[in-house]
Amino acid sequence: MPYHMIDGKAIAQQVRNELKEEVGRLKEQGIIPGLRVILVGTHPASESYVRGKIRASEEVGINSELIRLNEEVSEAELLQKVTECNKDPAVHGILVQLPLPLQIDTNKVIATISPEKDVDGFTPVNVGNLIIGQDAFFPCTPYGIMELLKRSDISVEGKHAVVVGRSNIVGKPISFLLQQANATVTMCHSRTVDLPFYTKQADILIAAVGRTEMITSEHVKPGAVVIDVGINRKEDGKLAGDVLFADVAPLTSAITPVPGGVGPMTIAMLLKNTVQSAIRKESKR
Ligand SMILES: Nc1nc2c(c(=O)[nH]1)N[C@@H](CN(C=O)c1ccc(C(=O)N[C@@H](CCC(=O)O)C(=O)O)cc1)CN2
Ligand SMILES: [Mg+2]
Repeated sequence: MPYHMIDGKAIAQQVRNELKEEVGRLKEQGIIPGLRVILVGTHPASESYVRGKIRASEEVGINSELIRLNEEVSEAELLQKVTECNKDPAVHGILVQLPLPLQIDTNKVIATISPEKDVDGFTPVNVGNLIIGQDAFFPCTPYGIMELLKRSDISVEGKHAVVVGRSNIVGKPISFLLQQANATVTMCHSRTVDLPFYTKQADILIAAVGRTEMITSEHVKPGAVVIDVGINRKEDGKLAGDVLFADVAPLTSAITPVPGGVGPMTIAMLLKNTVQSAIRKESKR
């Protein structure tokens, strides 16, 4: 059976096109969604993601601004910046690019972002609301995965989803989103004993461990849907996922590539959250 390659780049473009139209309508009502992206230091990957976020925001008509802080910035200075953005009425979305340097307590910074402007969906309030099924900003990568599945006509209801990886950004939140979509969810991680025993049961396998190409054909049930969240740089400089693509793809019914799968959706859903935040706030005016 030939497999379906899920084209995250194309689907992300679709989402951005829809958002561009929506932002156009908002502008007619005098509403301009505003995003502030805070980058600490000059980590090359973070630089590239942040550039992508600003470029994509501008493409859809969101007013975006990059706030750059020195690698040695103090925690207090960073918290001050976040607080300024919290207070600025032109700002509907705030994100602090991760990872942060060691002198800074990441959890403290995240908790300082106003939940109403937390378009990354990382604050304790949004994480809590996500878990109890209340209105929340969903973290962009898991939200993007759900959107990829939906727009690829892959139903989740009643399926066994196995998530490998328990990070706050991906593993934990995607497990709750899948449960809410009526999947049965199993969580695995780096300490799981006999990983293939679990992953071979997956109708939908989410690989989010951050280990280069560790998911091979021995981990996958024929016909499964495989979503690769890994972004790993190989020694030859090439990008690779957590899934050994050439080995696994022929077994699957559908699979996301790396690059061009989940990654582009992360940015598209950030824009969606920002537009949503503007709509929510301005409808309360
Ligand atoms: N504040 C945040 N920090 C981080 C997040 C996040 O959602 N919020 N996620 C990741 C990084 N990330 C966005 O910030 C991100 C990662 C990857 C991509 C992407 O488009 N990847 C491309 C390949 C890009 C490349 O060539 O390097 C792809 O997979 O096709 C976008 C955003 C950690 N930090
Ligand atoms: Mg992990």
